[in-house]
Amino acid sequence: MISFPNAKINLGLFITEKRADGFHNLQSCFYPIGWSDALELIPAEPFAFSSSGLPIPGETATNLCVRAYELLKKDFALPSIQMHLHKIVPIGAGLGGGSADAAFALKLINEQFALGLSVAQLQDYARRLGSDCAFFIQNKPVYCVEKGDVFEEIGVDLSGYSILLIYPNLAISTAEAYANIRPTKPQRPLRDYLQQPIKTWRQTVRNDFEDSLFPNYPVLPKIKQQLYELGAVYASMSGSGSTVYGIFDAPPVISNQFEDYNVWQGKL
Ligand SMILES: C[C@@](CO)(OP(=O)(O)O)[C@H](O)COP(=O)(O)OP(=O)(O)OC[C@H]1O[C@@H](n2ccc(N)nc2=O)[C@H](O)[C@@H]1O
Ligand SMILES: Nc1ncnc2c1ncn2[C@@H]1O[C@H](COP(=O)(O)OP(=O)(O)O)[C@@H](O)[C@H]1O
Repeated sequence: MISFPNAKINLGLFITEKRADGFHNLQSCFYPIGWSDALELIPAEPFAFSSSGLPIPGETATNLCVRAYELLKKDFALPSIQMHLHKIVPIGAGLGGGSADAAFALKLINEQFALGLSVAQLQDYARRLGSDCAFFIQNKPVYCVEKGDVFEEIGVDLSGYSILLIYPNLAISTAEAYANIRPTKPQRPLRDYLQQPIKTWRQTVRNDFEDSLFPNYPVLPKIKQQLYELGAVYASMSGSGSTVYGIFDAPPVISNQFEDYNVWQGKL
């Protein structure tokens, strides 16, 4: 059985307060995009996990696909499996690629072995693997609050727009990004701004990680400016970085300005 774990972008990201458990409360909108890995699972012995494509840091046992299998194995008598991940989505990029792999592994195992887990149950398992992991169970645009793992409906529909993502080959760890943040209560909830036309977002829909990361990584504001120069209706860093994306009315024509970077272009 094969599936294609896709990345997400954050439309806005307000970090509103530090919680008693050390994590942060946030407001954001997660939006799925087409940049994807490929994950294959077959029932086979002995257990094995392999990967190709982009190198993934860490031991096999720490890979989120393996952790997803181990998590379900605690509760179900699962047969042995072999998994292969072809990694395409950049790592430490603010695109949730690792979380997507974990969520899709949970869904594949649920299907392959007919475990009968509901969406809510799969989301509960996913939350234990990462704050943004539960989003990828349903994989549709949502407004998220608290640790980024509590979802509300939001009628944001960007279908028809084009997107250009630039990953400047710079991995920023999520923990590093949060360590430098000063949480602020917004004047109005992010939801209010996202419900206005996209052309207003440039003034209102901010990613709070930009303030803390842009001064240390000048390549990031430079790319954002280049995206606006190319005609983006809205441009932003995604999540805790370092990918910067632009949303366009029509696919932009790019020459060689991003040739040193990992670039993905597609439809929303
Ligand atoms: C910033 C966001 C926003 O979309 O996405 P990414 O940039 O990773 O895609 C998420 O909050 C990332 O979620 P995720 O990548 O799952 O983070 P986790 O593995 O749960 O946590 C990594 C570390 O980030 C910090 N952390 C994470 C989430 C949160 N709400 N508050 C935090 O302070 C904690 O220090 C934690 O130890
Ligand atoms: N299957 C996987 N793909 C990517 N990263 C993984 C995976 N499994 C574990 N990781 C770990 O997760 C971290 C990056 O997570 P990722 O979701 O790519 O970044 P981000 O949270 O910035 O979107 C890295 O520390 C990496 O070692």
